[in-house]
Amino acid sequence: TPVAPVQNGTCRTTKVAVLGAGMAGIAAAQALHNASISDFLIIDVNDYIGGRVKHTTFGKNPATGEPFVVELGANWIQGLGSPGGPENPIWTLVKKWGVRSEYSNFSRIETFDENGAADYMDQMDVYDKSYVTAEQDAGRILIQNRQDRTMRTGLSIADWKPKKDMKAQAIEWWKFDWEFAYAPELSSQTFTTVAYNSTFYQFSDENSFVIDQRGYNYFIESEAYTFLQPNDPRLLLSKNVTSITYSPRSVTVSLSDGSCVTAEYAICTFSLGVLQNDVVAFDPPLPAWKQEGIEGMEMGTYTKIFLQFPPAADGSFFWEHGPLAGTEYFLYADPTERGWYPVWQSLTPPGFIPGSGIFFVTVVYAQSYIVEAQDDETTKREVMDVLRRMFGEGIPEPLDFMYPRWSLEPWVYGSFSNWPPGLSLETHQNFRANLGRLWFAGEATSVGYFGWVHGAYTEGQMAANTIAGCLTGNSTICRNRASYETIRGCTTGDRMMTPVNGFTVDTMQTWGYGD
Ligand SMILES: Cc1cc2nc3c(=O)[nH]c(=O)nc-3n(C[C@H](O)[C@H](O)[C@H](O)COP(=O)(O)OP(=O)(O)OC[C@H]3O[C@@H](n4cnc5c(N)ncnc54)[C@H](O)[C@@H]3O)c2cc1C
Repeated sequence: TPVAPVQNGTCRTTKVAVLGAGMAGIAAAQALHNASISDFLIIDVNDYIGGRVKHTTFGKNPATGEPFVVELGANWIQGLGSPGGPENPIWTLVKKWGVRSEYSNFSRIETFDENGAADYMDQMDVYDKSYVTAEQDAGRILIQNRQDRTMRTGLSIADWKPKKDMKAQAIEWWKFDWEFAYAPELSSQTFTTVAYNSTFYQFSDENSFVIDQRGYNYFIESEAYTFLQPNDPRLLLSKNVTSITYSPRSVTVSLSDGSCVTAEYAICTFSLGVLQNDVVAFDPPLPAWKQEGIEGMEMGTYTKIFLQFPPAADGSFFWEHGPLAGTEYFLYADPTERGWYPVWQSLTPPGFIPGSGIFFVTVVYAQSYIVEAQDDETTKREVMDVLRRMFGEGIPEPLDFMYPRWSLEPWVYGSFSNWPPGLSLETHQNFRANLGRLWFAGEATSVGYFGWVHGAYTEGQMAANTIAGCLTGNSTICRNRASYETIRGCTTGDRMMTPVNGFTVDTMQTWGYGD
């Protein structure tokens, strides 16, 4: 259903405009529906429900001639739940809709270097031991309101010092970068620990990998259609939001097709990448404290590069031979570059998609920016070179090759957020805070679950529940979120910038160069 064009200054009106039909947007709309608010519109530039929970077709099933479905974005349900304990709400929904997934067994891993198989698994235990110390320290830092530091500092203090040992670096990448899409030196010790604990200790340390050929977003779509009708006029797909005008009384959203929507409230679930890249114009311009919040959090990139290989004469694939049979993960330590095509994943073990011949490798951060900027052929040459180092010259050429460009997609500009060192809770709250009737939700606004689908889900729900409280006149629920005009650090001028602390020069002096 087309949105009415702006005529004589009038826009289509609704009570709540839900901006984005990803996990946060659908969870928000459902919460409104559950609060008996049916007057809402969900607007998304893409033509499907699910946002970053996105799949595509790849390769060809030799048995049927049909392509396989692989997940470009979110793939795991992370931290499932334990009997009697809280359950990850995404796990609950995935089970409800029968989305097929398989438990990831991270101990089915083999390690490699540039000369082939190389056992450096002993480093895993060393890392794990130090990580326990670092996470306990993180708790102390948080509780005692001490200064945050990088996870690198935390790990070093806990005696994990991989330095020039590329095998230890590979282990660290597998343990840390692969989860957060950033290296330890670019991550907050306290808040990455908060996220890790909230997910893997609160729910469980298990992860289930979605292989459903209907796609991971099947559960989001199915959940959406429990409160939407087929062809529901409240779902506006393929609609690009270009500007948002907000005030204490209403929010007006302009779309690129010239139409507009005026709402009593709006929930913006656009990714941190979208907000940081000024894809949407805000009127009035965002206040300084809000910008600090948006720019304070980091948007990471995580790129899965898919290959499909032909089987050998006996039907097996080259990564299944001999002792490698049943291996799920293959870790590569490059001799010179940390994070160079490090984690390889097989989709052929029992329970996944046996016979598919699909093997994929993940890169993050700087390597993601490089591969996403370069052409397929260059990347294919590089990954094949690594595979030959790992498995020998005799391996076949892939039948198919494909990867997405998350960092370049204007509807997301990245993959998921990460908490950098030194970002205080207050600065993050500024990102999360509402601006009058305009609210913000999505994975990146979550303190406990940033980066994950369950973070998007809980944030969407929370924002909508508050707005529902406002619309139904519940003053206990209807509360503005906290924001902070001035963010305070730990170093206070009067107390600490003294000669005894090494401040022999007044760094506030301008020596005549300015005010
Ligand atoms: C490669 C990758 C791997 C991941 N792996 C996992 C994983 O294994 N497990 C896990 O839990 N999480 C994972 N995640 C993270 C997870 O996908 C996200 O946390 C979650 O899906 C975010 O949901 P959201 O609703 O906050 O944002 P989105 O899904 O980004 O939803 C926002 C919506 O807003 C729309 N939009 C943006 N700009 C505009 C505009 N101008 N006009 C109109 N619409 C607009 C977008 O199209 C999008 O649909 C992964 C993500 C990626 C990319």
